[in-house]
Amino acid sequence: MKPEFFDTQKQSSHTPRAILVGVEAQQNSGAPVGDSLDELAGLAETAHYDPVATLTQRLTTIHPKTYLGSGKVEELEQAVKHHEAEIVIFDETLSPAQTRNLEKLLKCNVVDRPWIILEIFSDHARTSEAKTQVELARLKYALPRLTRMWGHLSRQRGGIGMRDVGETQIQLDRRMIRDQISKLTKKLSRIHKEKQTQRKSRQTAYQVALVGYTNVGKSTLMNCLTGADTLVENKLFATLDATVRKVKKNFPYPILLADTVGLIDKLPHDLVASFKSTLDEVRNANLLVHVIDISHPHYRRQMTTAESVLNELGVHDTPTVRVFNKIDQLENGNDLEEMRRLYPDAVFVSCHRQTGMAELRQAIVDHYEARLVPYQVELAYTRSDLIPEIRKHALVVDQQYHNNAVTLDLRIWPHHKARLMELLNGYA
Ligand SMILES: Nc1nc2c(ncn2[C@@H]2O[C@H](COP(=O)(O)OP(=O)(O)OP(=O)(O)O)[C@@H](O)[C@H]2O)c(=O)[nH]1
Ligand SMILES: [Mg+2]
Repeated sequence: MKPEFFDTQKQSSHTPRAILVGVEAQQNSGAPVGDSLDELAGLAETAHYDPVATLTQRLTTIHPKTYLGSGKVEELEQAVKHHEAEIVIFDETLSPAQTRNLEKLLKCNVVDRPWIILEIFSDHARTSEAKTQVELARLKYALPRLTRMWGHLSRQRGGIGMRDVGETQIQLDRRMIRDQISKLTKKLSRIHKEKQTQRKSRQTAYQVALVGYTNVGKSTLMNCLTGADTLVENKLFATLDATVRKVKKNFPYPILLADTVGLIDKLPHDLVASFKSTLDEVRNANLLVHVIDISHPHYRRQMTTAESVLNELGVHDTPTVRVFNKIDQLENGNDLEEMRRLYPDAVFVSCHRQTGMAELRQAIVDHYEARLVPYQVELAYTRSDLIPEIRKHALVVDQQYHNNAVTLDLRIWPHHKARLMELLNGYA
């Protein structure tokens, strides 16, 4: 028997009416609650809910049992009735106990932002790795919340509302979920081993990772730079897998370019961690290209959120190029000039109009060349025919002929030294 929890695709075309709840905590240093709720509404729609109302509360302390104060819970209950809502979506992470208590009081399903993100991930996962990762994250999230999940997920079979599930049944399901977690964990570690082997073979190349908030245009930029056909969609979390491509065209040296999963505010840490492959691409990158959507009203916050997630990943030492995309959306030419003044090191592009691409390629090449190390090679004069071959592996900054030899002053990518030595020995 397979519990319906594993049924990740929603089978009903029904779009449940949802009430969104945001909290403005005093110590909240993040987004103003209104902005965050706008984003939550976008997430809810992407996850196929219909946000019909929002409710906010200013809170100095969080109520341990119900998150909100009792007056606000009553107000919420009225709103649920009034709007005939089937689900309440909190912008903050709720504990399993808070969720359970709120469901009892509100008599409808209660979920939080991480769950909505998980639903979207689950809808968008395509590869076996992404599917396994999302499923694992969903199961881990659901385990302590099993009673609710049963009710909540019953809508996936077309039914809505709470369902009475006996304690014994829950015990059984818990065990099944635990078994499934351990099965998926093993499967994932096999996939990761294969990936690791692939990654090792790429280690000598210069690796560039495209990173940034969701929907800023990372995949579009990947396509612009590589001529490839990665999925681009105007939706949140279109990309869940790291795609890596070797790019030679228009670059003096081949580079490896990786597209990665988008980042978002209040993304639960363990969810980030579950996207191991995509994050490995970020961790192993020699250069990060941080893409920002200049046309988004909250681009600054999106930029700082992405930077803080990257910091948490421990990649703050990796050189980074900031790329402001979608400049075609700026109505006023002065705005662009102002931005250039504010961010003199950034590159401004429009993937749609293909502007700024040469500048971006140059920025990538400049970063690469800045990391080359000096290296000297001496060749017999008769072997100067090797110089064009050497140029494929290194930058020749000077060549001096003397007696019967030629000395080349090179700048070389450290990993390429061994390959160059092999080449020269092969001709020795
Ligand atoms: N106006 C405009 N829209 C753009 C530009 N580049 C990308 N877009 C649009 O932005 C939306 C998101 O693009 P994606 O490339 O899927 O964004 P992403 O960063 O890969 O998104 P996720 O994979 O969801 O994190 C799509 O509708 C693109 O057509 C641009 O230069 N100008
Ligand atoms: Mg993408």
